[in-house]
Amino acid sequence: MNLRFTKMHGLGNDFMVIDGISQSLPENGLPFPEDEIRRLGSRHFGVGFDQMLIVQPAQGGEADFRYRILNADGSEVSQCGNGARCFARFVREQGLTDKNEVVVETAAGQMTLSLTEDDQVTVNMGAPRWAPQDIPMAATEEADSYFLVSGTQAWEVGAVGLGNPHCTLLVENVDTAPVETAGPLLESHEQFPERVNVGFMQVVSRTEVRLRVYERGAGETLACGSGACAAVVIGQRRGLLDQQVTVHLPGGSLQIEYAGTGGIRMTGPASRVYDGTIEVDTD
Ligand SMILES: N[C@H](CCC[C@H](N)C(=O)O)C(=O)O
Repeated sequence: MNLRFTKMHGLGNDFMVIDGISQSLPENGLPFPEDEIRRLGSRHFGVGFDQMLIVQPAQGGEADFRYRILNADGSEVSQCGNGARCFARFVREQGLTDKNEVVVETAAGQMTLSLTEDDQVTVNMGAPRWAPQDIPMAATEEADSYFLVSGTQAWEVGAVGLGNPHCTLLVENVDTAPVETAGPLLESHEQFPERVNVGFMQVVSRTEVRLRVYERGAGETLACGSGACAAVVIGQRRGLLDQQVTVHLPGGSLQIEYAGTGGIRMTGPASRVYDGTIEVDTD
């Protein structure tokens, strides 16, 4: 089939956004076979993306849309913060809604996305989930930090669920953090039954951090919205950060706000790059 898509990014975390409302997608569970998703995600053989985002009609309740998220390795996940900002801009600009505030449902629950005047988007990412079974993580009880051992190495991490699993390490300097080595080791660590997104956080002050993220199913990305939220609440839990924190990622900065109750609020840009069409294999 010939598929229309829009390439977008949130601070360089890039997405292939597909309108599954105005164009009919195969209904075989996933819109395309996993190997076709991986081809489309390839920066040499396809469109190239960190995640594919699919806009679908809501399945009931007060949500306006359903939001499906597929990593570049073809795995389907339930949360994507930078993607949510792009989603909000996409449905508005596609004319799929005339609202500036939309509710989207994912497999992990609902989120509220708000387009602001200064062309930014604020996402209520929901409350952090600390219980191991909600991360998910194979720990016996909730803790401020966990020691993960792999071979002769051990890392102290915070871990939290945001609809997707995150662990965050504190480092002196993100520029020299062992992202390429510890990232893949921790991403597939046995303590995380569904794998995990791995953040490397340098605390600059109580209101400012630097962060790099090795994402589950995508590798290191230029930005990770849910990873920024995870790093802030893990830093707050350690007593290191205030309620409002600027998170500096390689692709740019996000504003994260969490007052200890309710949802974590993330604000940042959403950019449209180009519209395209591509022939896809749906068998
Ligand atoms: N880039 C996304 C995170 C994608 C998470 C995905 N890698 C996973 O497996 O959970 C974000 O901005 O939140």
